Amino acid sequence: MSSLTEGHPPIGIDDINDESKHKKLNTDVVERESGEREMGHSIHRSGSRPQLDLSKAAIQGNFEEKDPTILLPNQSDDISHLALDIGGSLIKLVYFSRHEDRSVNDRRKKSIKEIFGVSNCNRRSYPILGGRLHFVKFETTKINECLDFISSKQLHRGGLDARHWNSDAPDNENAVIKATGGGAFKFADLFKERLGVSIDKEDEMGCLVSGANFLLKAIRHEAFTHMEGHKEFVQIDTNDLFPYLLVNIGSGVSMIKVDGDGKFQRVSGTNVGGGTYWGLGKLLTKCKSFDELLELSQRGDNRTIDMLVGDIYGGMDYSKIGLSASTIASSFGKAISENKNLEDYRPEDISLSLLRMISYNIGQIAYLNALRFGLKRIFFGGFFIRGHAYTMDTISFAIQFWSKGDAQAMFLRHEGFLGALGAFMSYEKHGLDDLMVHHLVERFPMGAPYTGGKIHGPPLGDLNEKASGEELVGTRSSWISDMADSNLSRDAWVQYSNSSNMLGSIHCKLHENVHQLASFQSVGFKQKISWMEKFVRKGTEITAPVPMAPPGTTGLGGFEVPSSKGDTLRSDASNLNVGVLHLVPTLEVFPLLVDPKTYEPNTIDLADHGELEYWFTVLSEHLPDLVDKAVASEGGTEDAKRRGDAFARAFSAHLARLMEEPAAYGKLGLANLLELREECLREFQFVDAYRSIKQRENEASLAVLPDLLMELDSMNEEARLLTLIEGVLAANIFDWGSRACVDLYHKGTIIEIYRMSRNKMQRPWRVDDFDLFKKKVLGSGEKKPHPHKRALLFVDNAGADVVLGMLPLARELLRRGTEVVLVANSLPALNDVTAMELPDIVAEAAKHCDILRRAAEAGGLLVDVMINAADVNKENSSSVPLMVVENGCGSPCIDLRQVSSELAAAAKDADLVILEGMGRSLHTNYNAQFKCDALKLAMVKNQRLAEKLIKGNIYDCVCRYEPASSDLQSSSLS
Ligand SMILES: CC(C)(COP(=O)(O)O)[C@@H](O)C(=O)NCCC(=O)O
Ligand SMILES: [Mn+2]
Repeated sequence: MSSLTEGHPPIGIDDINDESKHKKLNTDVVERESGEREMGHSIHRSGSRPQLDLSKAAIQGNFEEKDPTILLPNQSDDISHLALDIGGSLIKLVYFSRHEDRSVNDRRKKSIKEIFGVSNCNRRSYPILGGRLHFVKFETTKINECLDFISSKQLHRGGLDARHWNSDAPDNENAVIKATGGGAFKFADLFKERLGVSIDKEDEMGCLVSGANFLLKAIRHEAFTHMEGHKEFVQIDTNDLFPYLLVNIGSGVSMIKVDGDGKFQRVSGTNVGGGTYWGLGKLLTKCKSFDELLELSQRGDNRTIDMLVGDIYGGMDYSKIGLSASTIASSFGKAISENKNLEDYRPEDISLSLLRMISYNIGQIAYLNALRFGLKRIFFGGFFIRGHAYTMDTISFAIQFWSKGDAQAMFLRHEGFLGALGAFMSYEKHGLDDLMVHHLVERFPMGAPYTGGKIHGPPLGDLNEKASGEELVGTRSSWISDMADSNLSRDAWVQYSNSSNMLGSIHCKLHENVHQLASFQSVGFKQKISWMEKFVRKGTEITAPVPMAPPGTTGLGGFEVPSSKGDTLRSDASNLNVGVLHLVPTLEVFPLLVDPKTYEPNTIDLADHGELEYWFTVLSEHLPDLVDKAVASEGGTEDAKRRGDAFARAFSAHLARLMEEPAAYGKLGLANLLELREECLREFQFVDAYRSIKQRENEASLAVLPDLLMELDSMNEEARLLTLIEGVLAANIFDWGSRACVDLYHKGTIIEIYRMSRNKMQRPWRVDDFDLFKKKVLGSGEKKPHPHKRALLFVDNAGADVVLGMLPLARELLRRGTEVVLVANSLPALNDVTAMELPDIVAEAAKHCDILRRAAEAGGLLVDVMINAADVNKENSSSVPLMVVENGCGSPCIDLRQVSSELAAAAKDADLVILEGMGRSLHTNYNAQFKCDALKLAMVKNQRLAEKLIKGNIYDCVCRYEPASSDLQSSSLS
């Protein structure tokens, strides 16, 4: 039993055993978290994103300049993009940056829009603007650095990033920034003086509430429980959110009953709060900081000072009223009877006793208020909590104790930013009220120093610092503080240093870089360096031995924590857990999911530590090869090598961080890890690591395609369908993400491997629903079924996989009268084919095949030979079209809760979904249920997954067919 019981809350409430007074408090479905996803890169998501009004755009100044200023005279949106919460200790900033739109004039997209009637992607057709919400903190004592930061990014100028887009925009004399917190009053003059802006003060409590409402409605895994060091995300049904109790523990405590947006009432509070803990703690322990006091408590034993029930009852429980011997009867009560002075007590014990006294008291009052108003949920936030695992555990324990397990305390990942977010929400035109969960994707960039840490530091030169690749270096002191503030812990780096076998060589290279870069450091302010260099240098510097618990900080480990309190307690979690929120208003939920609410994309649960360790090892081992490919894809230049090293460090550090705390970035599944890797590559400007491999394999496969089509055409339809499915499964072997497959590629040419793989296709496959699928497509006996109206084929890898596998299958469906939509990635991921690449591949294939040619023309894919997609559609009205849509993803897996609007539009008339490949049909979506017929096809290229998922072996195949639920009903009736 947890030793937390040693710290049972005090007795003293009469109705402690009165069950009737304990309403059941529910938390909704509790799950372990999954990460979020996004399309961080503007390039390919651009088309499905609102656009700036570029009409009459003109370059200003020197055309030769690298990033010249562009004037957008017709850009009229007035998006306010900075709000502040200025507290006594920390300043919290929330700011919005707009995506730079780099949409290419993609003709495929035009025809898709015409065919599916997808609204023209004009930004004004969406209620909100695509962009990013950034969360940044500064210490209030360093307010000048905060002002520098705002000024360098021109965040106070409102509207667009004026400096970047419209440097001619006059400084707005009447500019106003929304702010809350005491500092909004205290520093108003300073803001006016330094930035020329007025502060519009917003009510603190109102801000807290609207911040919390926004987060709980818009972010999937925002709320979590925290018990004995274990974090679990709670899925809140947004339709059933209100009413709830928000307990804000600052210096004092406010308890707010929230009934809706803008509807709230402070129902209670207590003057015994965070200030009491810190104030009394300071007097009693001589601690210098709040964090130090908390740290002490983690090593404390409150039994030396608290009077327990057992102390009164001779070590016995007081079982008659249900109190165990370990329950605290009286906080600090032992001090009365013992003949000791303050110095005779350990500061650690005093701190723990105090923490428990105050947390339990708050927990008790909160719970009683929840009972009083019949509230189902209690969320805790405020400075006192700020992500400290140990504090959360203590509060959770109190709530559990008082509610007898009926209620659970819940916490919010962004709780430190409630006020700032609320202030942001108070601008009139933000449009965030319309935001839905599927519009938001959270990313955890590595190179950007301002991503939610306890940040202060040098000003960056540009909102798009990474895109433009340059930033200003601040003073040496701020540089050093910045170093400690990336969204990675130092320990994560140290773990990486100790664990990675690549590290030796990387270190050497990095040390060379550091010497080269040393001059930057001495040059100091205003020297321009790239953020990447800074990152590389940062990574290197912190591989030097660092103390496990640097003095004066909360530290990340190295404490002797009583085992009963859980040994994975982190006291600084929230500082590292807040990423950048990408607002992508064009994302939609895939309309063919039976139940989006219960849909869980990940098949593998990384909450299982064994799984976590296995997949982390697989990904770490794959890293050297991936770095080689990535560097080669950028021409093997010195710059590419340096970026490759930095990428390896960054990704390994993410892994180390997640190994330490799997839920650090939200709920974690394998899909999230695989996507994180792709995102990390993009962050280090590797656009397409497998580009040349994909090209080579496409060419080789296209060369043999005519022979394959001839072979297929010589078969009867039954044999042909089987051969086609075999072909898809066999060609799925071309997967550069699988260690085993990559080893195979050294042993033969593409075509040799493909032939070998096809020859091995023996039924029954490990999962084999082929006969069912065949019956649906070909019918049985005389009865010929209606063809499917439209099939969505989620394609996987480039090369043989798509050319010799999925395209011939598409051709068969087209020939049977089914419209085919090839659904491909928006962004490159491993060797997956992208939606941008597919039209060329189809055009090449169409040269050898009339069916494909006519269908591709009808689908607007052979754009070179047509003038207007609508005309072509009329001409080819006899042909069913073959189309290509992007899925909105840049990962080997797919989360169907967030797909592109063109895919969602294409899905509306679809009655067949075919998911291909391990990533899309096994790692994710293996258990997904669709409203229409669904076929999941993959070769399992990993021994462990084969054993776990299908009780088989590596290279076994899956052909899983699930008819639409209505079909299931009719067949069971017949
Ligand atoms: C990354 C992948 C999901 C890609 O598979 P695909 O979707 O292309 O079939 C798969 O190769 C994978 O799970 N690889 C990691 C495991 C391994 O190397 O065995
Ligand atoms: Mn793939």
